[in-house]
Amino acid sequence: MLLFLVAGEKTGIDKRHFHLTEETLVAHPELYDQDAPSLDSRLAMTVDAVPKLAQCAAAKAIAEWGRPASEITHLVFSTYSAWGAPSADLRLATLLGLRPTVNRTILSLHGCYGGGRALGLARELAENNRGARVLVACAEITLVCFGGPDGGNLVGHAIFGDGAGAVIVGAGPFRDGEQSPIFEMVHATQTTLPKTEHVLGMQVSGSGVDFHLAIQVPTLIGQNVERCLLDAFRGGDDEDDDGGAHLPSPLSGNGKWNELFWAVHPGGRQILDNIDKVLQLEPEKLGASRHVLREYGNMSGATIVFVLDELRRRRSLLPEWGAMLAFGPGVTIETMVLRCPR
Ligand SMILES: CC(C)(COP(=O)(O)OP(=O)(O)OC[C@H]1O[C@@H](n2cnc3c(N)ncnc32)[C@H](O)[C@@H]1OP(=O)(O)O)[C@@H](O)C(=O)NCCC(=O)NCCSC(=O)CC(=O)O
Repeated sequence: MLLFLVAGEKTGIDKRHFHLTEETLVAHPELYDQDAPSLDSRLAMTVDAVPKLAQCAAAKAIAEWGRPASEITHLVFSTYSAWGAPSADLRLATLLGLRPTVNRTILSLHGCYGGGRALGLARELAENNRGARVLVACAEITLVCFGGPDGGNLVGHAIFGDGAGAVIVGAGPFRDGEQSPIFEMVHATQTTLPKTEHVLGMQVSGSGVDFHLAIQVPTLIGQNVERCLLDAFRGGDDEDDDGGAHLPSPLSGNGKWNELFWAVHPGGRQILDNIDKVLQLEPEKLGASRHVLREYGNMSGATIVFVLDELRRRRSLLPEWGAMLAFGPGVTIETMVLRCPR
């Protein structure tokens, strides 16, 4: 791994990690020549590297969970960086020694909301399959979209980084040796903002994946986030699927969102600033998101797992209830009501 340092006062990013090395660039000049076909060589590298990166994160999650990998019943793998069939989820299952009957699902090209959707899907699987233990893995390697400075997308190149995160999701009854639950996923919603398909996107071409980030992204997210949160908190209440716990009634205005803890995908510094502003959050409320952005950049779908992990470290300071937000192409907003069990 190459550790790449950038000055980050305005981006809010101090460092990012990349699989791409100087040696790879010397060996593959097509990676920075936008007129040269390069998709084959990009995929030849990521198809191998993405499952291996995910394996590192998943092996760590399984060790902390405390049960053998053979007890994983489902695998949900999210990535935009590796495509082929059989897909990267099979390679990951093989690397981890998961049993041949594990139920695998891959979420491909969901971009930055992939981690949020993978967690939501895992929750649905765990609640509907008694005894299920779902491994969620998210891994991204920007090598598929790397380009030279003449290729445009300078904002994307300034904020994206590589990384992988993994989580084990289950519903009771809990087993001997199993780590006690860290966060409860109480209710989740997915909202697509109408007529915003053009705003965020990834176009696959012979020269790799071209990220398109329109300048309106931070404004659109700021304008819609509170409505998504209100829907998610109301929905959780209506369906009474909170296992007997009572959701706080929908909160809004006058700084009331400060009663929650926050796991927000740090898509960019401006996005966090806009969320802070519209929800009138106290400065430290998005501290975990800003910390992850500073230390790793935007790792697309994997980032939200890092934010949850950072909140886990701050757990003793968290209030009982929280909210998770992730955004991506669509424009899609994943919202989840979280609870930190006492
Ligand atoms: C990149 C930034 C950190 C830069 O912040 P700064 O404070 O330095 O500057 P700024 O916002 O005033 O912008 C500086 C100059 O860049 C221009 N500029 C900003 N964003 C632009 C964009 N997306 N496309 C083209 N130009 C852009 C501005 O107009 C301005 O131009 P001029 O100087 O001419 O006035 C911030 O703009 C930011 O956080 N943007 C959000 C990035 C984003 O879209 N993230 C989502 C990633 S996608 C994701 O997370 C989901 C997914 O991929 O699925």
